[in-house]
Amino acid sequence: MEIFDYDNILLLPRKCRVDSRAECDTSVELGQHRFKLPVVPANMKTVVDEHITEWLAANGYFYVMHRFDLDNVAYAASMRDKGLIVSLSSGVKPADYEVIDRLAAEGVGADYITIDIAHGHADSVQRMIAHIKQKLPETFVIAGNVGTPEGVIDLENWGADATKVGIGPGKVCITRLKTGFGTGGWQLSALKWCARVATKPIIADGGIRHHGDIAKSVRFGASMVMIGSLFAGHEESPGQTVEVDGKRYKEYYGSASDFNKGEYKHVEGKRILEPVKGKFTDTVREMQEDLQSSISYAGGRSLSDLKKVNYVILGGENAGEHLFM
Ligand SMILES: NC(=O)C1=CN([C@@H]2O[C@H](COP(=O)(O)OP(=O)(O)OC[C@H]3O[C@@H](n4cnc5c(N)ncnc54)[C@H](OP(=O)(O)O)[C@@H]3O)[C@@H](O)[C@H]2O)C=CC1
Ligand SMILES: Nc1nc2c(ncn2[C@@H]2O[C@H](COP(=O)(O)O)[C@@H](O)[C@H]2O)c(=O)[nH]1
Repeated sequence: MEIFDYDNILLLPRKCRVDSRAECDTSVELGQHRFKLPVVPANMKTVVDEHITEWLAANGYFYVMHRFDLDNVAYAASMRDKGLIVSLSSGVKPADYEVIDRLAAEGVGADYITIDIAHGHADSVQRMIAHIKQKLPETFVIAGNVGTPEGVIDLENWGADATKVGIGPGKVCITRLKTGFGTGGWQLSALKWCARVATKPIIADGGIRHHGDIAKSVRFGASMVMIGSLFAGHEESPGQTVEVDGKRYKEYYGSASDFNKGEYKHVEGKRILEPVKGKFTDTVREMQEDLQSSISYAGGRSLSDLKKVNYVILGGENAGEHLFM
C-alpha cells in the first residue's frame, strides 16, 4: 500500500474548461440537503458555538454542534425556532441515550446526528446507531471515528449514513503518542484505503493544514472534510483569547484533553494557541474561492471533477507519478 499524506502529494492540472473560477461549483449534497462547501468545522468547544453554528446554518453551510456542557435538546429547539437545520453530536453513554429519547418525545428531532467517539469501531456505536434509527428514523447518522476499511464497512452495515475517518491526525491530538495507534502522518492514504470500500459518504477528519488539502481529500474519496485548527483562531472563535508578547492568540484544545474533560483521565488531547487571524466568515469565503480554483485546475466545473485528476507523490519510497488510482 502507498503511504502518503497531505504534505507530500500534489495534484496534476488538466486543461481548463471555465473562463472564470466563479463558474466552479463547490457545493455538495449530504443527506437531504445541499451545502455550499464540502467542509464542516470540527464539533469542538473551541471551534464552534451557538453563534457560529447559527451563522453556518443560516448561510448554507453544514455544521455539527459539539456535545460538551450543552443542553442538546434546548439547542436543537432554538435552531428549529429559527427554521434552521439541526445537526448535533452524540456520545454513547446513558446521558446520550436520554438526549435521543427527549428529542423524539418532545418532537424536536434532528436532521443530522454525529456519533463521535475516540474508537468508533465499537459495539457501543452499533447500539447507538440502532437506537437513533429506532427513535428518530428520519435522522441522517454520521458515525466514527474509524481508520480502516473494516471500520467503514461495519459502521455502514450497522446503519450509519456516513462515516468519519481519522484516528489521531488532529493538530491537538496525542493519541498516536499515548497509544501507538492511528492514521496521523498518513491520513490521506488511510482515506484512500477506506474510500475504496465505502458505499456511503466519508467525512475525512483531521490533519487539514492548508486550503488545498480540501481538494486533496476530495481527490482521495472524501465527500466532506472536518477541520478544527484552521477554524480555531478567529475573532469569533469560542476559545479564550490569550495575549503573549503583545500578540493575540485563541486557545484550541482537544475534546479528549484535560481542558475539555475537566480531569486528567484517559487524556488523548492537548491545548495549543492559534494566532488570531481575522474573521471566521472571511476564512470560509477564502476557502470557497480556493476550492473553486482547485476545481478549475482539475479542468472541471464541480467537485466530482477533482476525483479524476492524476497526482504525484513527492519524496520518500513511494515517490512517483500516478496516472490512475
Ligand atoms: N479522532 C480522534 O483521533 C480522537 C477524537 N477524540 C474526540 O474526543 C472526544 C471524546 O472522545 P471519547 O473519550 O471517546 O468520548 P466520550 O468521553 O463520550 O466516551 C465515549 C465512550 O467510549 C468509551 N471509550 C473511549 N475510548 C475508548 C476506547 N479506546 N476503547 C473502548 N472504549 C472507549 C468511553 O469509556 P471509558 O472512558 O471508560 O473508556 C466512553 O464510555 C470525542 O469528540 C472524540 O471524537 C478523542 C480521541 C481520539
Ligand atoms: N486524538 C484526539 N483527536 C481529537 C481531539 N479533539 C479533537 N480531535 C480530532 O481532531 C480533529 C480536528 O483536527 P485538526 O487537525 O483539523 O485540528 C477533530 O475533528 C477530531 O476528530 C483529542 O482530544 N484527541
